[in-house]
Amino acid sequence: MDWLVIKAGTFLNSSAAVLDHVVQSGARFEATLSPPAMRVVKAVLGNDVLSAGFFLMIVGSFYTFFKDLITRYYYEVQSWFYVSVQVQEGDDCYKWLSEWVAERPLTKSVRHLTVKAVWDDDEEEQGYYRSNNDSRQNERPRLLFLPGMGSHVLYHKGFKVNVSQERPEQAAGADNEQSRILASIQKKQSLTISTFGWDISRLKMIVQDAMEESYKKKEGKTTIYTSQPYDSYWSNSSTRSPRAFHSVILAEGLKEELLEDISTFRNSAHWYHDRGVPYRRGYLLHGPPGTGKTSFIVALAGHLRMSVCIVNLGISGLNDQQLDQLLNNAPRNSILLMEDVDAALVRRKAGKAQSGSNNVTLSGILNALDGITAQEGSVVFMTTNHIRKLAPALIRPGRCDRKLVFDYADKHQIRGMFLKFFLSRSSEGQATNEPTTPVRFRNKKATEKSAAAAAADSDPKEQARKDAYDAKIYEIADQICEKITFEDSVTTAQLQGFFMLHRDEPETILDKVPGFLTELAHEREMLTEKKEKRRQRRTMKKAKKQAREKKAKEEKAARIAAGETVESSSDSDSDASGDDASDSFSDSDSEIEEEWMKATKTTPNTDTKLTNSADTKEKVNGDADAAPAV
Ligand SMILES: Nc1ncnc2c1ncn2[C@@H]1O[C@H](COP(=O)(O)OP(=O)(O)OP(=O)(O)O)[C@@H](O)[C@H]1O
Repeated sequence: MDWLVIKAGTFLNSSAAVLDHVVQSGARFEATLSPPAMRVVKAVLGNDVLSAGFFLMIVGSFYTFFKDLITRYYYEVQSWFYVSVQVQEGDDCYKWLSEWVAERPLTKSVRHLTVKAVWDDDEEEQGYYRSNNDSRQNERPRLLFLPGMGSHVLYHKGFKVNVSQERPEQAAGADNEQSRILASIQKKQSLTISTFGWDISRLKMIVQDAMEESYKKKEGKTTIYTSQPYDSYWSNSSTRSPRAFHSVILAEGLKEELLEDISTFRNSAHWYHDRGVPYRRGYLLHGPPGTGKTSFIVALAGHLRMSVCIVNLGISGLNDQQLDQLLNNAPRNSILLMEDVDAALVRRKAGKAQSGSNNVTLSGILNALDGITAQEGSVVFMTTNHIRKLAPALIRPGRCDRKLVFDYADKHQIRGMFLKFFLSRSSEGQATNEPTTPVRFRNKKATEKSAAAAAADSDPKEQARKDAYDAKIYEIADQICEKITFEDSVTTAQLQGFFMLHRDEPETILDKVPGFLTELAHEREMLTEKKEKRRQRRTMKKAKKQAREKKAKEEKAARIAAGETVESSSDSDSDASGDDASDSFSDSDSEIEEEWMKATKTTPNTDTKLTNSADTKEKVNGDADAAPAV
């Protein structure tokens, strides 16, 4: 009480002193004013409207002054009592902590939210189940509400945790490519977690818990990382059930040998270090679209319990620096997959990509590949449909240690694909009525159904029925292999489509084969026609250009002969350069082809062993770009 009285007394004393000071200052201020100035002040104070305005102005100034003061010192004062940890987007910790925040129940303090629709078990690859499963119509995503930008409070293990999410203002004037890229780097969000007191062990525990929770969720799953245009970090990730390794059907022995190769590599760190060889391994998978290149890599990652980081070099908004950062900052234990490597290089040849712009260049890709130093034991896969368009430098040993062709389906694959879709038991010996149904589709009904199937399986009668059915399926498989051959140039994806279409009627499938092959042949014919037209258009354009140049040269020569002064740059020159980009496709193709032929003659590690080389040959069909046997 005494303390309160003393404080009140002190407050009154100091207030009186301040007022006295103000009065004295007022008197001094009045004395300094000249008589006309004094008359203006008195006129203002004598006018109700003007003095009210004057008063509001003073109040406004005080308000702004104190607001600034409070905001400036609030965080400083708060920081005396709190400990905090800050993470930035792009770092693994950021992902763990944002997931951790999202999992905590929201408190009343959270008023601004962001919402995400989450499908709990993403299995894109198994789309064929999705389309035929009626119950999926009723499926809904889980709505995940997250605290939005700003500060929020949540509780963890009984103590209060402050969460603050911030995104810096984007740099103004981001009107060109460079500044847009710069702005995208600067606009990284940050997340700050703070707790009351000076004990940092709680913060450490939160980060540790967040990390453990994140790893636990990914256990037994395959995480696929991708990046957004203009981002130099792996901004997107999705976790899905691993694709069964046996569900990808490749040429005989190819899958097993590749698996062995990677496993040996992953166990050879010492061998590489002892010999001073960079510890990384590169693979190029090439062949027509739909032969299982991507599916194999995803299944392989699942099998080896690795993640996959996919970078599409063809997308706009990715330049050399970003590619370099992406490759160097790939999450540990992941396979780097560069899809369609030829796409970026065609652009380069067309003269559209320059270093520093929003496209990658060949030298950018080479530097990025050579510079992967952050991750020891990197496994890099490149895929392409057009190996002839790749520069030899890209696929030389050291950058690309194995080149494997994923060709049209051979006998082994046709049989394997058919059995995969129609056998009542998978090669693993499980019942396959709903064989590879991933966990996400195993809703209550499906689980009951598979339990019923398991019960039926133990019934001898049912067993005998299945045996008879499977024997029939093996028979049909042999006949299918007579009807569809490697020479028909059918991809495994096309076989998948065909078998799926008739999956309830395996016995009628043999009759449908001729129609299927005719349809494919027709499709190829149309493609060849289109390609031929394109080629003709290019030839015509080139001929026109050459004629124009010839004419211009002749005119120039005539003018010189007539004694006229001729300027060095002519219209036709600029015309020619204008056409260059479009023409360079045909020029560059043959140029690259030549380079490639040279390279295959001299490259010792060109991989012929693992390809179905007995079957592989150059095809005269619609896809003139189909990869040659390597
Ligand atoms: N060898 C295969 N075994 C099993 N499924 C396959 C195989 N090849 C293709 N498929 C199926 O076909 C579809 C497309 O395959 P995928 O994307 O892996 O082909 P790709 O060779 O990577 O094609 P692209 O060159 O166009 O990227 C997938 O649904 C996949 O399940």
